Amino acid sequence: MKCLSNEELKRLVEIARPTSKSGKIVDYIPALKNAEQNDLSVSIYYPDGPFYFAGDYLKKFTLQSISKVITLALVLSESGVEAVFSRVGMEPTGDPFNSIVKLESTRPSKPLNPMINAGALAVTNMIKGKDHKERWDRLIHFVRELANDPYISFNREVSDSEYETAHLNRALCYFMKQHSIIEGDVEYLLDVYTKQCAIEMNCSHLARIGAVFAMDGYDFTMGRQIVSKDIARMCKTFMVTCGMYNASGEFAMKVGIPAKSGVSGGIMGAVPQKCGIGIYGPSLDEKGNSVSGLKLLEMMSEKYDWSIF
Ligand SMILES: NC(=O)CC[C@H](N)C(=O)O
Repeated sequence: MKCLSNEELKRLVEIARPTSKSGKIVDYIPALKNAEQNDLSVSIYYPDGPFYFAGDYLKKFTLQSISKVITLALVLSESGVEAVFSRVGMEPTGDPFNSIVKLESTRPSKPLNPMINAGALAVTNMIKGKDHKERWDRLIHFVRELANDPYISFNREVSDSEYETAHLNRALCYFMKQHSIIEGDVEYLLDVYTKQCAIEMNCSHLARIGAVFAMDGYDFTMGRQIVSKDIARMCKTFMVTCGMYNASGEFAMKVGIPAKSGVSGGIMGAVPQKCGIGIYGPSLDEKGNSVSGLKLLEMMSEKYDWSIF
């Protein structure tokens, strides 16, 4: 925990904040367009210590792709490793997160990994439940457990906005349905997926969830194992190899921690056996990662010696 204090964190946030000028707010999901370009907040949670925070750390944002790690943990717990990896691969990709190209060229046809949209849609399709409502209930219940907050919910405006415009995700789904990677009604799947992406929380919630993964699935606050050690390990591995999309290699070099980003500008970090990190900075680089969030993580990782490599 060396040198870590709220004052220090605040200083790092103010150094990183100006970098947000070089990025762009996501606009393909209309409801996300109005985010504040210069927002930057962070929360760090050490299970055996206090929360550290800087910036407007209680401001809520939607998880977007960060939710993919959570759904993966749930589905691995419910259905087991074999069932999941018979439909989704384990390899990183150099293509953008919403790319369709590898779906056709990979043989047998299956999404490369669960952190790209195709893979995440296939994983969401595997959540257990008699219908899409029950699947959603299971997922949000699991998120509430991880965040230790029974009031976590989703932002209806954001989920509706994505649902109405998710033509590319629809195309991915129909392609996968043709190839028997997914089953059932595509519209119901998109209903659950867009709600999952619109789950709303603040940096401290996200830091808490990151800490559960960092501590091998164990929730220190409540004294219980939420995710098995093995599943927490698999999730962290995907976060390292695919968590920052096709910038995961550079991120491993510069920061070196398991992390997952989303196009809302959120980043969840899990520093093994140390802490969980939640960041929000909505200005994105061309690969869809928070510009100022990346800068902040780079500085923190160096200062606090977080790289796992
Ligand atoms: N990279 C992301 O955060 C993408 C999530 C977004 N909801 C989508 O499916 O396009």
